[in-house]
Amino acid sequence: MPGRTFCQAWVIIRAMENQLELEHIYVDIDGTRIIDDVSFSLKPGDIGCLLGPSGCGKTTLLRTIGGFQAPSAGKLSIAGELVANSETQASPEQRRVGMVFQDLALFPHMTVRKNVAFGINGRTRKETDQRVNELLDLVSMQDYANAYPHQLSGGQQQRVALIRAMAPRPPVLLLDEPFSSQDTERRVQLAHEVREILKRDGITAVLVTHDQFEAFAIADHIGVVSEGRLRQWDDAYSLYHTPSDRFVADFIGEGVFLCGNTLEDNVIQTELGIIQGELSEDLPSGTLIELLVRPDDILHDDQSPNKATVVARDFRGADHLYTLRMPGNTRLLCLAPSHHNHPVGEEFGIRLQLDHLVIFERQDNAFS
Ligand SMILES: Nc1ncnc2c1ncn2[C@@H]1O[C@H](COP(=O)(O)OP(=O)(O)OP(=O)(O)O)[C@@H](O)[C@H]1O
Repeated sequence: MPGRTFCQAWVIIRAMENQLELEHIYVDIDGTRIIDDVSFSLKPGDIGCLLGPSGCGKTTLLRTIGGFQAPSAGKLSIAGELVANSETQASPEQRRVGMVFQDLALFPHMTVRKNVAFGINGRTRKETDQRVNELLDLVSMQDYANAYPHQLSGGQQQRVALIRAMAPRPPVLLLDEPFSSQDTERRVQLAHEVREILKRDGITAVLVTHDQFEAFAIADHIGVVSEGRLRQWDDAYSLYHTPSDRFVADFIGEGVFLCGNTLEDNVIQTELGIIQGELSEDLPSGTLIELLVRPDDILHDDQSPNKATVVARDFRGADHLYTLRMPGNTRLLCLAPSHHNHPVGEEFGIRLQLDHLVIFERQDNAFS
C-alpha cells in the first residue's frame, strides 16, 4: 500500500535524523543516583561535549553511551537503532563505538600503521591499507607510518590514538579527557586540530572535559553537567551570554553577581544604580534578584563619573583582568586592553554596558 510505504519511510528517515539520542537517561549505582534524567541528541557529524566539575557524572554518561554501564531508565539510540533501555542493553562490541582514552593506550610493540589498522575488521588488505593511508594523510603522519609509539611526541601519539579509533568508521566516537596530560594552551590547540580532523572525516563525537576552553574549541554543542543533571545543552556563545541557571552562569566564564531587585518592565535596581535592558526572566516588580555582570560588560572609561579602585590584576598579554572595588564596596571584574595599565590601589573610570540583563531570583530572599 503506497500510504503505508510512505509512512514507514518517514519513520526511518526521522529515526536516522539523530546519530546519537539520549532520552531521559537515569543511572543508579549501588542505590545512588549518578545520572538524573539526561536527554540530548547529536546529528551526524556533530561534536558534543560534556563539561562539568570533577565527580559530576561525565564519565558515567560516556560509559553509558559506550555500553559499559547500563542505564536504570531511559532510552539510548545510536544511528537510529535502540541500543539500551531499562530492559535491553547492546554490548560495546555491538554498538561499535570508538573510544579514545586519557592514556591513549597505543600498542607499544606495533608500528603506527599497525596500530591504526588494528581495529579495522572485515575488509580486504587493499581496503584496509587505503583507509590507513587516508587517515595518516589526514593527520600528516605518513612519514611516521613505520615508527613505534615511543619514537613519537605526545601530540603525534594523540593523533595516532585518534585515527586508530576513527579507522573502522564508528557511528559515534567517544573521547574521555583526551588532552588532560597537556598544559592549558596546548589543550586548546589540540582541541582545534582534533575538531578539524573529525569534521573532515564526518565523525560524530562526544568528548568529556572539565576545561571549558577545550570545550569551546572543539564542540558544536556543550552540555554543562552538575550532580548528574544536564543543566544546559547549547553552543558556547549561548552558554556564556544566556546561561539557563546560576550554576551555568557561575561555571562558564568569569563574572560577579550583583544584588538588586526588579522595578517595572525591563528595569532593575542594583548596587550600581538603576539599569534598564531586556531581562532574561520575567519576574514581578519587587523580586529580589542577582544580576550577572561579565568582565566584558564593564568598560574602562576615563570620562565616566563612576570610579573604581584596582584591588588585583591579571596580565593576560592582550588584556588585563582587573578586580575592582566600588566606593560602596561592590566588587567587579573588568577586562581592559593591556595598554590601560593601572597598578593596584589606583582608581579609574568605568562604564557598565549591558543590554541583555541575565538575572536570577535570589533564593535567600535577603540582601547581603
Ligand atoms: N562504579 C562506581 N561505583 C560507585 N560510585 C561510582 C562508580 N562510578 C562512578 N561513581 C560515582 O559517580 C559519581 C560520578 O563519577 P564520574 O566518574 O562519572 O564523574 P566525572 O564527572 O567523570 O568526574 P572526573 O572529572 O573526576 O573524572 C562520583 O561521585 C563517583 O564516585
